[in-house]
Amino acid sequence: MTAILVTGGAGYIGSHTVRHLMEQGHEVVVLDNLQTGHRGAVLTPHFYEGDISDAALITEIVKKHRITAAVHFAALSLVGESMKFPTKYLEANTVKSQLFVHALVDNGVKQLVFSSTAAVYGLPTQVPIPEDSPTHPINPYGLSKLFIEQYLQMMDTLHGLKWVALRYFNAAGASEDARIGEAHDPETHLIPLVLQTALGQRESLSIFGNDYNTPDGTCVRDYIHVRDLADAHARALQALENGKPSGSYNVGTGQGYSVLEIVEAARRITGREIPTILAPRREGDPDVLVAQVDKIAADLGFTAKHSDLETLITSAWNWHSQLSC
Ligand SMILES: NC(=O)c1ccc[n+]([C@@H]2O[C@H](COP(=O)([O-])OP(=O)(O)OC[C@H]3O[C@@H](n4cnc5c(N)ncnc54)[C@H](O)[C@@H]3O)[C@@H](O)[C@H]2O)c1
Ligand SMILES: O=c1ccn([C@@H]2O[C@H](COP(=O)(O)OP(=O)(O)O[C@H]3O[C@H](CO)[C@H](O)[C@H](O)[C@H]3O)[C@@H](O)[C@H]2O)c(=O)[nH]1
Repeated sequence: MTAILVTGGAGYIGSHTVRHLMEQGHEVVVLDNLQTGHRGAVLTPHFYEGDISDAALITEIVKKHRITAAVHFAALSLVGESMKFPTKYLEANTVKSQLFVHALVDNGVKQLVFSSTAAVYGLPTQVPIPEDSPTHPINPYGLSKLFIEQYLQMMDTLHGLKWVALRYFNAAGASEDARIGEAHDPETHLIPLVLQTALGQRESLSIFGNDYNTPDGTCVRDYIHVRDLADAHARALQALENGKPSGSYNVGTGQGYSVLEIVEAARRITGREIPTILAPRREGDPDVLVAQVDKIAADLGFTAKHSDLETLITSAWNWHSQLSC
């Protein structure tokens, strides 16, 4: 039996994707160094604790499990931290990913799905953002991912590596059974912070700026459920298996919500007070990031099915409230 290698499978999006691929009947092997991931979130028995830059370990895993394709989530992904420590991000995400891709190609693995990000676009010139928009990242995190997208294209030319880069917009939500959810420490993402405030674990939620060029002045984002993200990865793997060409795709819903709309929806769904305070703008936040989603619908048959605000916030709330029991 052949298997799929998932790096970062102990992390938030990775663990949901591992579960989905296993439900589809794939054998899944996880490689994760647990620097931000959780051993308990790894739902396959095939787990290796190690680093993506360890070529000897990749060779061992590929041979032992007859790996034919990989999904590469492992990365550092805090935009703010990347502004302070750019070298750390380029080393962790770009240099190490490059070593990982080489180890795959050296061992004959020619199909790869890569976690990219809406941060590759920087300040968008057009919203909803199509994939052929200019890519001018405004933070080292976005740059570290864009380098790898370009490197993958080079590896296609040189070695016939077929790849799909999925440019996620804002990942959110938890599994339907509340088994796995977003467990980052420190947490910086809006929806978990809103829900921790609803639970009384934080005194208030800071709203980073209300003078953006949006209807209510707060930033607008395109929130996509992790279950939908998992589906997008499975479709990307299938497309590669079917011989589709390499390329980059947005993964979003095409619908944006402001920070205030998220807070209001969370108040309604949780029935809790969620105190907010106005705080200064956070460096590097564009006004609006919303995906154009036609390309992924046409090529991969993907549309988001679980990303309406109700499902998204309810699933995250069920997971967060269970943790606090
Ligand atoms: N969360 C979002 O909204 C979002 C948006 C766009 C893109 N992304 C990208 O999606 C991917 C997953 O994000 P996430 O939110 O699940 O992050 P996460 O931190 O929960 O998961 C990342 C996982 O990778 C592991 N890891 C990191 N460096 C490693 C290394 N060198 N070797 C082995 N394992 C390593 C971590 O231990 C962790 O389990 C990342 O590449 C991130 O940049 C996330
Ligand atoms: O306490 C908070 C936290 C966030 N926000 C606001 O909420 C919005 C969403 O912020 P998140 O931190 O949840 O998400 P980002 O849009 O900053 O980041 C996401 O999208 C980026 C692409 O632009 C990267 O891919 C990144 O990894 C991914 O988490 C932003 O306008 C932010 O300013 C607040 O007002 N208060």
